[in-house]
Amino acid sequence: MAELVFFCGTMDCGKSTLALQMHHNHQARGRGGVLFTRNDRAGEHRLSSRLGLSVPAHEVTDSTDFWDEVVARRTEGRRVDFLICDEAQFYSAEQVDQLGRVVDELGADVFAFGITTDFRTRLFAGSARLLELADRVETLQVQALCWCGARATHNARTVHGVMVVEGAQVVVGDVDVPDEDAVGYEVLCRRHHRMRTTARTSGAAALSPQTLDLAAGD
Ligand SMILES: Nc1ncnc2c1ncn2[C@@H]1O[C@H](COP(=O)(O)OP(=O)(O)O)[C@@H](O)[C@H]1O
Ligand SMILES: Cc1cn([C@H]2C[C@H](O)[C@@H](COP(=O)(O)O)O2)c(=O)[nH]c1=O
Repeated sequence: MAELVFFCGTMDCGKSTLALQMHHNHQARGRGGVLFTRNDRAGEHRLSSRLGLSVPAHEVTDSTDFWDEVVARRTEGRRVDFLICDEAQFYSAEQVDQLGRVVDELGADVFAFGITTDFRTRLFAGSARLLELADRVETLQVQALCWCGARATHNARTVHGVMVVEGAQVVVGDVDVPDEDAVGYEVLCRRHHRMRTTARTSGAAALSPQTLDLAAGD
């Protein structure tokens, strides 16, 4: 039975690596797959992993219709047994509905990969719909870590290492950016996301708010 599976986690936890591995493993067993992504850091029509692999992929745009994509290929006699859908947080809710229909009515597996929440801890539209519709939601096992060593659960946007909470929801970017690159991202545990404490600002904050919290009995 075909499945819609959503593999999720913070930025930098290995989602694109897993997407490429799954594509490789299924293709190696003779299954036909199609790679889709949207706004990959490596540029349009690429699906890239920080482990170094970058492959051609179909770029999802506002006008992409996944039902039409699969039907068109099958009409030409090409196998479509599964879809790999990276950066799925950027897909529209309607496109995720199409993915569900591809699974149910065309019998193709859909393996979607993405972050659930943005830099303000709000769900992306594509991720929200995937959480609502997926047969399975898998949280990646390789844990990204906050600077404090705790499991990172949230994505922070930074400007010169300082967390910001205003701005457009979509700004393509990376973690561990050099300081001269103003906008970057950092994964944090919830506590440090709430306190807006990044690696850069942690030294300054360590002595004051936490000490005050304890004294207040919070
Ligand atoms: N130099 C490296 N050596 C080993 N592993 C690395 C290295 N650089 C990145 N990684 C691994 O790659 C992961 C990021 O993979 P990637 O697929 O790009 O993440 P995502 O798609 O979730 O943002 C990191 O969590 C880390 O485990
Ligand atoms: C938190 C957050 C992230 N983004 C962007 C930044 C990256 O280009 C991607 C995530 O890619 P990854 O492979 O999971 O590292 O999403 C964004 O546009 N808005 C945000 O709030």
